[in-house]
Amino acid sequence: LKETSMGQKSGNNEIKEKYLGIIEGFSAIVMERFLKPWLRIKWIFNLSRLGQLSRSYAAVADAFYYQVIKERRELFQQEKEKNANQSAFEKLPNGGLDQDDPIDAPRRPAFLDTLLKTAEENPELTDQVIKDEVSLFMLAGHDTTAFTFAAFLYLIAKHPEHQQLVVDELHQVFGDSNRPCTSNDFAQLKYLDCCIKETLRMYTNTPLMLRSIPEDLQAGDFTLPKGVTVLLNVHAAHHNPDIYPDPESFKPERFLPENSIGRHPYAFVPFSAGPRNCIGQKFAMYELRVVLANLLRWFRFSVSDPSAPLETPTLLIVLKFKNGARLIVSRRSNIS
Ligand code: HEM
Repeated sequence: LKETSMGQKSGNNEIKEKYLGIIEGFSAIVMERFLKPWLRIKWIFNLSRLGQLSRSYAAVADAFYYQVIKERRELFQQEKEKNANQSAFEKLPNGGLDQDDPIDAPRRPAFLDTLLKTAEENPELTDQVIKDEVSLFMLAGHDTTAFTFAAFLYLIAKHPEHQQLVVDELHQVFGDSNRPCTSNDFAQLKYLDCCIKETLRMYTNTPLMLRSIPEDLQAGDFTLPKGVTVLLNVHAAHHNPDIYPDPESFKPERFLPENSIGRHPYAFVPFSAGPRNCIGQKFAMYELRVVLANLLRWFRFSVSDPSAPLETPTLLIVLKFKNGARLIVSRRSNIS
């Protein structure tokens, strides 16, 4: 939570710690309800200990979100008064990005600023609606990306030969230059992209998705009746040996264009597909490419025992390494 896509730096560590603990607690409650069907009956859940806990978590989390909104609105107002002649929207500090941010994209207002600005003219966009959007984005955007970073670095540390291929590619693009990675470099970072995709395939961090069926649906020999909820096992699709031979092995070259010919577009859906797919997909891929390119240019990642079996993450709505991924990080003297 260093800085959120809300543009707001949340400085109070104590609140942050508490908030992070709550998110973990909430996720555990959702998983428990998932496994214990009787807890899905609202009144039973509300009377249960978990229901009580869930309400107290919600109160603390909401207080955190409202604080983020309040601080940003105050800044928004201050800027507006300062720049009375210009649009406050354009004048917000770097649109929520740091001055030294290497990203070359045009400065855009942070998401929260867009909501606050819209709310000025649309009273139906109440603080509660804004709070719900803020919470959705913070929840959907943080653990998913954080886990993918950890999983990528872990896999690349376990497979030094692939790490070297990424580093060779980075060397070709950047040479000995210090300049930061930007989106203009993406087209040339093909192997890095393959490794990110292979990470998302192996450690699909949203492995299960739910969909309700609004009308009878024919699926092969089965008719799924209207009104049921289906569970989509994306993890299984990403580990189907007919599509991905030797699925438990890290083989980024599967995603080279020449090896992807004929693969069904829905055979790889880490961000889901269709109208409710991940709204942050482009942002997440952007973030992953820039940060990982910069990390691998300067640091080498390894594990103490490369032959140890792969870590199995736990499912807390999204995947997590229970005890983190333990890596050895050393500085590269130069890129070679
Ligand atoms: C590696 C990173 C990410 C992965 C793998 C990922 C994956 C997903 C998936 C699979 C869904 C659909 C869930 C479903 O259909 O039930 C989803 C939804 C969503 N994601 Fe992401 N996500 C990532 C990063 C982000 C980021 C960075 C943001 C925001 C900045 C974000 C915002 C959202 C939102 C708001 C939704 C809900 C969209 C809706 O319901 O219409 N995600 N994400």
